[in-house]
Amino acid sequence: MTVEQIKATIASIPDYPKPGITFRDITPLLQDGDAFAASIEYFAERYRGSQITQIAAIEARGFIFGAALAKALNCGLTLLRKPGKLPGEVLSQRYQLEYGSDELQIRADSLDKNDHVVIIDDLLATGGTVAAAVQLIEQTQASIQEAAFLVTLDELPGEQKLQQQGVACYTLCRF
Ligand SMILES: O=P(O)(O)OC[C@H]1O[C@H](OP(=O)(O)OP(=O)(O)O)[C@H](O)[C@@H]1O
Ligand SMILES: Nc1ncnc2[nH]cnc12
Repeated sequence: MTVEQIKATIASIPDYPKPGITFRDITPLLQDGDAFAASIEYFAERYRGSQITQIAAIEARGFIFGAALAKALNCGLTLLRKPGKLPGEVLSQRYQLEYGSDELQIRADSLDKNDHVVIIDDLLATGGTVAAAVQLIEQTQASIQEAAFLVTLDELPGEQKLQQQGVACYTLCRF
């Protein structure tokens, strides 16, 4: 399956969840077994044979792709979660969203300087979410290989924001 065919399974919903926002809906992609499997295989091909120890996945939609990719690569899965979901000592980072603000947390002991991490999320918009993820992972001393997304919204500054943080970016589908 080509990237264009995968992209064609993503729906565009105008004015959701607020007027002026075009929501890129990945649920039809997930319901298409061939498209879901192919998207994971594109990510896996890119990282197979590299020194990655952990896939760091962002709640919630990032977990879907992160879990499947970690399984495909036989490496660990580190969860970046919304507040109040992780036990023990956590590191926290607040961030702005395209439509609101939120906070991400990581377990303080989940990564260390020996880890080589790929961050994964379903979608890059303003870059606020992944910027918070980068800040959290940097605090653990782990190294970040790159951040990977199923979708990047080209009209928003997510890629520039990642570039400013010195983190490379890989995207399957662009809108
Ligand atoms: O680049 P940004 O502007 O930060 O936006 C991208 C983030 O927004 C969405 O998550 P959302 O917070 O809606 O949560 P969900 O995955 O739990 O639906 C998406 O899954 C990304 O994580
Ligand atoms: N336009 C959008 N579509 C889907 N998910 C999003 N997360 C942030 N912006 C989004």
